[in-house]
Amino acid sequence: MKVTIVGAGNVGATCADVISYRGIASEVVLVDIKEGFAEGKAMDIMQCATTTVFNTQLSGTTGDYSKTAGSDVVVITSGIPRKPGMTREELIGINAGIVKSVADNVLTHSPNAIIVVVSNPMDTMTYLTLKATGLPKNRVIGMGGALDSSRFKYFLSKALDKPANDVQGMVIGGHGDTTMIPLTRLASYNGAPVSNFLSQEVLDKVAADTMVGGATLTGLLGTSAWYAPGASVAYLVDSILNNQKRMIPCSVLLEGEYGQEDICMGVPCIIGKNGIEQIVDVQLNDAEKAAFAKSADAVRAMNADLKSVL
Ligand SMILES: NC(=O)c1ccc[n+]([C@@H]2O[C@H](COP(=O)([O-])OP(=O)(O)OC[C@H]3O[C@@H](n4cnc5c(N)ncnc54)[C@H](O)[C@@H]3O)[C@@H](O)[C@H]2O)c1
Ligand SMILES: O=C(O)C[C@H](O)C(=O)O
Repeated sequence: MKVTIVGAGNVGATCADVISYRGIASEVVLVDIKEGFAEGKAMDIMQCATTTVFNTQLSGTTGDYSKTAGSDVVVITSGIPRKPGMTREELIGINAGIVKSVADNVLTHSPNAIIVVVSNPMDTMTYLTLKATGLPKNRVIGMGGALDSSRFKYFLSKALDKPANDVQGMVIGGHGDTTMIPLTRLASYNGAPVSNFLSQEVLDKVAADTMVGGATLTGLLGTSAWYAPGASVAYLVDSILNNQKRMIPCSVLLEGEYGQEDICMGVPCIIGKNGIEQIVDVQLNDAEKAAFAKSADAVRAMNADLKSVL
């Protein structure tokens, strides 16, 4: 199985690294616009093959998309990240043009690929990719919910003082500081509701910390995060390539689901060899429905800025 990752920067290279050492794909091609950068990252990762022990073949190219031909999955991480104090939405002006041209290039050589969109503002970039390419909705998947959910479980595990892998939970809605919806009502510690162990005040703090999880890391690092983002993309790609049918919150075109039309937003999806195989209705309560509608209003307002690109 072949994966192309466009953008060999922090997230793209980390994703390539995780895909390789976990043996998720047999071949990974990194593409970047910066001369020699993708080639260098691919060589560096390949030189881990005998120490972390993997057989995935990695290569890099400066913009030669013919090398990506026949990819099963293409991950788009190309574009700029935010700096401290910025929102993801402020990246749209530069990233929209990059994402659109990259999507065109990859499809020319891999017409059957499933596209995973990572560049921010991710929900709007997913919508742009879907509209610009005309691909069916199952083949355009925005990655954000997997990452936000892993942060949610991290903060829950800290509050519970229990291992993160014993915690279940998900974040839906937009992938934005104010548009994410951590579903605390449905989160559990090995099946027992977390509200059995944590006060509402603590749960509210966990939700708030989750929503600004990316901004907090951007403040600490000076650029946005990459380890958990790269690993979250690899987790999603694994479910596609190995047909695992995991339920992962992903940004996908909604056509009436969750009360929304003509918008890409995070909802729980079954992810398998066909990409988005099913959208799962988790039966939101009235407050969660209201939060989802408000989140959709914000994402839709951002999508309106695509007029000049689409
Ligand atoms: N959806 C998510 O959960 C999530 C998580 C983390 C980061 N992101 C987003 O992912 C993007 C990348 O973040 P990063 O930290 O890896 O940034 P980065 O600057 O480290 O890497 C981006 C790379 O894209 C390359 N690039 C730019 N234009 C290109 C083009 N036309 N073709 C090929 N490559 C091109 C750059 O040269 C650079 O190497 C940002 O937009 C960031 O906001 C999203
Ligand atoms: O925070 C960012 O800008 C990058 C990414 O969306 C994240 O959540 O880490």
